[in-house]
Amino acid sequence: MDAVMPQECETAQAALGPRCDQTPQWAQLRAYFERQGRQLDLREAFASDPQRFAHFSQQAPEVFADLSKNLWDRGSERLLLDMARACGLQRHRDALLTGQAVNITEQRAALHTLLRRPRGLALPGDEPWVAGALKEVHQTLDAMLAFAESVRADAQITDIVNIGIGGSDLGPQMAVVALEPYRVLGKRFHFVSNIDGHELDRVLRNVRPEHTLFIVASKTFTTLETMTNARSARAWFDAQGGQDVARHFVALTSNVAAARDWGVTTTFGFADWVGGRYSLWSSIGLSIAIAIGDAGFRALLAGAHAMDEYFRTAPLEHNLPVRLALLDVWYRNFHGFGSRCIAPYHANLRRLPAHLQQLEMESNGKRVDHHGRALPYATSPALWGEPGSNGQHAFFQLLHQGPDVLPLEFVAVREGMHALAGHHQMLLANALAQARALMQGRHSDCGHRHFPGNRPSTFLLLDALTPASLGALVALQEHRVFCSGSLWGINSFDQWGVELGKQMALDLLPRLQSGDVAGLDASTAGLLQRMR
Ligand SMILES: O=P(O)(O)OC[C@H]1O[C@H](O)[C@H](O)[C@@H](O)[C@@H]1O
Repeated sequence: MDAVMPQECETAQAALGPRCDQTPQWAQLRAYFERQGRQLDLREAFASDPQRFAHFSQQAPEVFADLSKNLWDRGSERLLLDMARACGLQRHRDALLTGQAVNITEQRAALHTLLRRPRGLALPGDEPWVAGALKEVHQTLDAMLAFAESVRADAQITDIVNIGIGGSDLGPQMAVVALEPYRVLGKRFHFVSNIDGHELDRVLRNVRPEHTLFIVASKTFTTLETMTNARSARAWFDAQGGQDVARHFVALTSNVAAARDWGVTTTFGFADWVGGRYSLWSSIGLSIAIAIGDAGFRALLAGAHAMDEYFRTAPLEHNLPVRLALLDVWYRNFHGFGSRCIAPYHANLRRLPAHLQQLEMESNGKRVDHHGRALPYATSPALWGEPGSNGQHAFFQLLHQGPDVLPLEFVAVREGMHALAGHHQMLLANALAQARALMQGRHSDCGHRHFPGNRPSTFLLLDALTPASLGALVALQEHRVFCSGSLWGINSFDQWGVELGKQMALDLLPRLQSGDVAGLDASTAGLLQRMR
């Protein structure tokens, strides 16, 4: 595919620097890794550098981060920083934040940070259209929050059903679950995403039309799963004698015309420069706004904005999203680690791994650079995880004693928000113990009792899980993903990889009825015949 590129594949290149492997630092990093990176021992590193924790830990808005238990040292960090500078990371960051068309395959900006920018705030270098777009953002936000407040005050509405998938589901769901203690009383929240009717059916069996608000959340308003679920919800509503569709169905979309055609009169829009996985800050966040109200939603945005400003202004060497991304590149391309485990030590963050999976893997699961050329190195790790302490009793065995090294990312919260004695301290002690045990290990002459140790982890610590700290935490992860994608020279803002399967599903659907297997491979044909 490298030799002759069809014209429609040509993408205008944003003002970017060289790809990471085209910088002089790439070869230096390779040599450094062979010389002293590969065999770095964390226990020795701490013993020989009393300042290691101070150097590799830092406070960012709302998030304290300890990166010291990772398999790197000041030398590798310095080279990685130099590489980032040589790649033009700062320029690319500024292009992102000021509305340049960084999503070059779709020729548009990725300006989710505008959704959390305070009214009227201009950044140096803003594209000319940005000031107008910010006005519209605030108009929609005000209208969406006023609507959310009216729903909160409406005692008749007891159930909110968000119908959406991918970014129109994961972010809102993660936040509504995370902010449970801040939620309005007397309302239940349901998230229906799967095309599998079992999911919608379970919800419909537990709600009444007159007490339910259905939110149809879809940027494109064409997604098969969402439109199918929305149609079924609407049919159920009518069949149950539901009255006043306008009051019980609302749409969140950038395709407002399609939503109107579908029959929804209340719609809240957002622009096409908001990617699905970055859309929880837009009207897609309506379920969050109903849950935590105007003040709560604005605090969520403010927390994210604080992280945006910090990302924009902090020097690279103290810039947490940048440092996390440097580590991600170091791990993926030099150590060769293929995955990252997310371990939120907070039950309310149980949907965080799912949200981060889409954020990281849909953004950076790419194999070509900005010119469509195949990359000679790996990109996004596979993300996975479960809340601690549950994970300890399931897969931590592999983390401690398996033959592979899998970096772990702890997310812990200093203050609990319940009155049950002792639990929160035990939870924190477990998080600390796991990070320490993974690093320290424990020698035994008896093979199965031996813990090799030297297993890396990052530790993120919030003071409390609030709308603001959640906003900052998620924005931190967004920027980290942007930075690693930037170094890898890929477009983190498209997702062409999800298209092929969608098209094939449309082809196979009628074949399941007709039994026509012409042109199919033998396996698909055989399975299809069994399914009929
Ligand atoms: O919001 P929608 O247009 O319905 O899209 C929902 C989701 O489906 C797509 O296939 C993409 O993979 C996701 O990035 C997107 O968030």
